[in-house]
Amino acid sequence: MALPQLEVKGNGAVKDLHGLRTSEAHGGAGPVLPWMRILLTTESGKGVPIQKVLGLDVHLASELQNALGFQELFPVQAAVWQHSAGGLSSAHDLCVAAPTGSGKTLAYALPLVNALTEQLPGRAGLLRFLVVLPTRDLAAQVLMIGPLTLPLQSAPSAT
Ligand SMILES: Nc1ncnc2c1ncn2[C@@H]1O[C@H](COP(=O)(O)OP(=O)(O)OP(=O)(O)O)[C@@H](O)[C@H]1O
Repeated sequence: MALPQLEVKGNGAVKDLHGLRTSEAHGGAGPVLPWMRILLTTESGKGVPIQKVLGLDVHLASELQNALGFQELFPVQAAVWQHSAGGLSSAHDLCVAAPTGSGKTLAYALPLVNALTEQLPGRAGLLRFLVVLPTRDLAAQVLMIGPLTLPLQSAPSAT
């Protein structure tokens, strides 16, 4: 199964091609800030099996399956993965809206950790990122990605 294909059109419009329903960034209430210029709104669709996720670090794939027990990326996770090229693209920022419990935490955290894995191979102790959240509950959710960072933290230093 391939990653869900999304087509980005014009100024903030994102069109669904494979089961991810989307909307126009300028169609709702409120202003669209510059960093929100691409809006993904996912409501349904099929997941992508972990082993089919292109560009996913093998250690992260293993931790997702063995430590977290996840067998696939949820649709919103697959969409963000594709739009961020697994965290390696700096082409644009993303503004993602998806239902409660749809997996937004991993959607942004997995590309982030994957990118750091690529950028800092074997350099233990240098894994650093900052996640800013508005509530304590949301902050607690981010702790779920802890196992994903363990291989990086314990990796031997390149000297
Ligand atoms: N790929 C996955 N496979 C299986 N379970 C997953 C996957 N991704 C996330 N989950 C689980 O789904 C639940 C919801 O995930 P998460 O809290 O990230 O959703 P959310 O969209 O951020 O929710 P909220 O809107 O409440 O912040 C969590 O229990 C999480 O462990």
